Amino acid sequence: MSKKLIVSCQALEDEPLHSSFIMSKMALAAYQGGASGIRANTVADIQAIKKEVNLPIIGIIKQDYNDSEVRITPTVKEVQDLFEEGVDIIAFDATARARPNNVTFESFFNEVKTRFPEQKFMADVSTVEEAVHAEKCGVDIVATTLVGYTADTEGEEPLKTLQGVLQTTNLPVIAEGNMDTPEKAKRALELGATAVVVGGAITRPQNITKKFSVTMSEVDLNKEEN
Ligand SMILES: CC(=O)N[C@H](C=O)[C@@H](O)[C@H](O)[C@H](O)COP(=O)(O)O
Repeated sequence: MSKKLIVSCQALEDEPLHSSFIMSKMALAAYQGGASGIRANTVADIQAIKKEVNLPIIGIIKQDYNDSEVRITPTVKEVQDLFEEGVDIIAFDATARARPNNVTFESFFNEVKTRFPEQKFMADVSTVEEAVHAEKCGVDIVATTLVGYTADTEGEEPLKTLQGVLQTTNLPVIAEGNMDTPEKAKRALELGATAVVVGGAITRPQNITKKFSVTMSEVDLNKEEN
């Protein structure tokens, strides 16, 4: 079993599995399958997961604000809530995008670090430059979580960015975001990632089903063409 597999157990309000109970069972299934850490969203899900498994937790709170595209732990308020609940690592968006109230990542993180000096923090980035900046600001871990998930990085290859991040920072680097096959996860470790976070490919059955249905529909299309 790999000690480096972390499974992200998340289902937002508009997803079929939205439920803290279901996420706790997802975490249990991940544990039984060999995961050694869980990434989870919201205090309610984290509390339910803690009752089910005894694994380190990377906690986030996804919160939408009208004036910003940043939604993974965007403000000090969400950090405070996660800190009070208690998680091993708090992760947040560390992209160059402006946070709510036009706050920069740097000023957000300065406040966070001052208020919670003992807490470990993980920066979810979308580019090599953002990883370098996050390291300078003093985060503990960087992760490629947002590669391909921002307007500026759409279609970009996560393993390529991972390589760039590994070459330019001295921090532990977690490969996260579209690590959707065991082979990609293995490759990430071979390149030097400290751990790999897998989300939708394990815990979003609607995405898994779609992969089958899209690939299988190619047979129908081929028949129509012949
Ligand atoms: C972009 C964003 O909101 N990412 C979220 C971050 O917590 C989760 O929805 C992802 O599932 C997680 O990062 C794992 O990534 P993937 O599901 O691609 O394996």
